[in-house]
Amino acid sequence: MTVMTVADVSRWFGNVVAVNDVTMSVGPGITGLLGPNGAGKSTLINMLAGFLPPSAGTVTLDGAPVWKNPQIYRSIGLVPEREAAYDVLTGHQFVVANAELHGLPDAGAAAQRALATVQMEYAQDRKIGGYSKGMRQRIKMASALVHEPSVLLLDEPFNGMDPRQRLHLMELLQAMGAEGRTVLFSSHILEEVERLASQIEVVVAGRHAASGDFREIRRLMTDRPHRYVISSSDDRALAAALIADGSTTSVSLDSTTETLEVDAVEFLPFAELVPRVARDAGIRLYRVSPADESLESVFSYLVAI
Ligand SMILES: Nc1ncnc2c1ncn2[C@@H]1O[C@H](COP(=O)(O)OP(=O)(O)OP(=O)(O)O)[C@@H](O)[C@H]1O
Repeated sequence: MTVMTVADVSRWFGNVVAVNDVTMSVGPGITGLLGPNGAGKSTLINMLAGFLPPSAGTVTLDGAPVWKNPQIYRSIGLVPEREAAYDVLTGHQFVVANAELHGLPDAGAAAQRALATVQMEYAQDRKIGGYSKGMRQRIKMASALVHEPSVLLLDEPFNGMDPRQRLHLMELLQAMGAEGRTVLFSSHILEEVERLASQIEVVVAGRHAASGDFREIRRLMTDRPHRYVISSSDDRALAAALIADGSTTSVSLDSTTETLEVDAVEFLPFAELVPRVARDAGIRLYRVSPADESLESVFSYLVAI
């Protein structure tokens, strides 16, 4: 099992504190590293990949420090955010060059395997300069996978991709996660994180703001109202009964959609309240669903802290 651990890590550039005392660990499966622009995601990923030393704290892979440890680099593949200027090389040459840098005994065969994994064989003899954004992403992925690392780190891999390319990359990452690799990708595109990641790490302004399943994170924030959409056989009567209880802060009736929007103080008491109130008043519930449990709203709550 491959676990990357960041312990009390800070990184500063002059006066700028990019990463501020972060502790987290990332294990097998897919983890989403979520945060707004400038939150410190790239800095964290570069430290995880061994490209950048922490100013304080340690980054380890299965207990071994990552910085200046070439042995460890064999276990890590990095797909950087920026486009490397290798436009004059063909995809095949680029992946072979990376295989050779890793000192693989049969660089050609390793490159071919990696190109097949990302389905880029058809374009491998074309120059990277003529590739689309999605193809560039895939060729970077092939070069990151050429030495079959157990850890794959991707910095904003979905940037600039069209929906078809996104879907393809998602499938690829899902396959990597299912194989038991440790996959960490950063994103500020929340939908991808929500769809892909089993585990989420949130960084805001260099600090580790939250960790875990996003619904759990949402529920932990009990000091903020949770909004639900409810429809029932008698919305007015239900609204009156709900607002009478202390666990509800506001109820509004939308007559066009025939639904109630209800703000609850805490998840658990509210989840218990709704069916009880409906049963007591003889009201049939048609729908009770969270209105704001998308990752986007979780994220905006966390950023507001
Ligand atoms: N080499 C550097 N020199 C100076 N400041 C830097 C350097 N690298 C990062 N920073 C600063 O550190 C902070 C975090 O940057 P980082 O690129 O890690 O964030 P990010 O979350 O990846 O953002 P984005 O999504 O925009 O890439 C920013 O304020 C950035 O300006």
